[in-house]
Amino acid sequence: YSDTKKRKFPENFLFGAATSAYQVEGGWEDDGKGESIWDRFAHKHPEAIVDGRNGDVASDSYHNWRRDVEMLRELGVDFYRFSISWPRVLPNGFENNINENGFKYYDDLIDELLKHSIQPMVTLYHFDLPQELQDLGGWTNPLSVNWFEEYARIVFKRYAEKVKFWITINQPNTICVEGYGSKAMAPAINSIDSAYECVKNVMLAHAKAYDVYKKEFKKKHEGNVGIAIAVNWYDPITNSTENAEAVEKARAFQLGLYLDPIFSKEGNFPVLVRKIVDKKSQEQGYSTSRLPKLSFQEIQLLKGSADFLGMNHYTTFLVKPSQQKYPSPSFEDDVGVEYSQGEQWTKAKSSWLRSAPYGLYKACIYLNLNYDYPKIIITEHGWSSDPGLRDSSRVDNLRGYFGALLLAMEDATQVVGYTAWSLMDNVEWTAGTSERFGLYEVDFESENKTRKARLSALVLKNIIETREVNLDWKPKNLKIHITKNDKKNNYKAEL
Ligand SMILES: CCCCCCCCCCCCC/C=C/[C@@H](O)[C@@H](N)CO[C@@H]1O[C@H](CO)[C@@H](O)[C@H](O)[C@H]1O
Repeated sequence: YSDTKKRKFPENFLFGAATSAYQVEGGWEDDGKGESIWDRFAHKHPEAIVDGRNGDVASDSYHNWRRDVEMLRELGVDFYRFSISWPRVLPNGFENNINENGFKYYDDLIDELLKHSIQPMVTLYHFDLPQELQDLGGWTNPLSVNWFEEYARIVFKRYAEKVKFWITINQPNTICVEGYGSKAMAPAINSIDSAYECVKNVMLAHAKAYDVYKKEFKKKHEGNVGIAIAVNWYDPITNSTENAEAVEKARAFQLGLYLDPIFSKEGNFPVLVRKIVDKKSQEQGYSTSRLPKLSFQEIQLLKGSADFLGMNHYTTFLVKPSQQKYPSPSFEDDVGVEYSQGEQWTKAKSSWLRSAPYGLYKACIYLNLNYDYPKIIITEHGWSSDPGLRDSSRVDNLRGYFGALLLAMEDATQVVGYTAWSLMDNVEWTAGTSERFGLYEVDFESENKTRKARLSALVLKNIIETREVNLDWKPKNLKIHITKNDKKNNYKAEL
């Protein structure tokens, strides 16, 4: 990707931008919305949110959705990935209590998108479980699989006619390892046993929803259903045997645990993960493994349960065996590795984020070789910065990763679309608004949460229009306008 060959995105390649409900909507208790686990967590632990700005108002997309669609038109994207807030539409999580007022928000948003030929790509679950379901154990309750299935069916029924791209669940690893295995994300349960229960249930919930769509909606509506998985790249810090073994474990626990059940030939959780957790559980005095087993039927249900892989890719980690003793039992202890990042890689605002475009290329090749060239949509990639419109670090990051992506596509990776995270600045979970991910800056102090295009928005627009990455291109100023784009009329939902 650092050679001088000019590569172009094909005309049918889809570009989009993404957000999620809790991070942008606000209106946390408007019009009958129920409480989510993030509402509860942020209200109970305000000290956990870096700058105190939580999702109560966020970017106020609940009121600013028309402006959001205008921004998407300015960018010239083909699709908008957003999530539906489960507690906004089913306030207590269950199918017997549907909040029509909540649905109205998404009716309007979807209609406005379609009016302007922008395809909605809907995520059913992006971290904001109804609190009432959490009170019943949340994702550790095996019934959560049925709760999600019922919720998914209701949403499919309502929007199957209009929505052709669906993502069931965003980042099971974040939901389970960070939300149940640590205190980093809501519901902050901090128990490794519950984290693995969560992994099993979340994966099955995805597979059930996929199955519902396939059996009840696919024939008539011909949409595509996938799952978004965090596929950052893991490389050995040096090429020693110990580091090679360490990286194999990191990949098995961070990637394989979520990819293998759906995309591998054998199905099931990776053998290496099962072996390690089974053995450690025994040593720790458990009578059964902390990693729940999948039955034959469950393995079959999961296998192949995605029309595409939603790849969320941000960065690369360098891996070596852990030099320290982690608390036991814990996820860190199970994996037994340490992570770092290249000192020379440009640093973003987020502590975990550095720019290493080669990692995207390698991750793609890894997916091709291990999962037989799956259809991929990059469902998230982005960069965090300080506030400010001249975000040259985001521009460099975007161009660098596009270079790597184009090379991966030349080398047969089946990537059909790219989604920028994020359309606009939003609540970055516990980081509040201290880390800005937006192509558009949001003035959180202003009453209307005014949005302004950053330099990166103009650069992305130019790439979408020209289909190529021109490192020398600069806009005359930061004004952005809607350009008529007839190409979008040729849009096809088939992958
Ligand atoms: C100085 C050395 C640093 C080493 C760092 C330690 C490494 C620990 C390894 C695991 C840490 C994982 C951190 C990565 C997380 C991202 O994959 C994750 N945040 C992506 O989530 C999506 O990203 C958006 C931006 O964070 C977020 O807003 C969106 O909602 C998520 O879907």
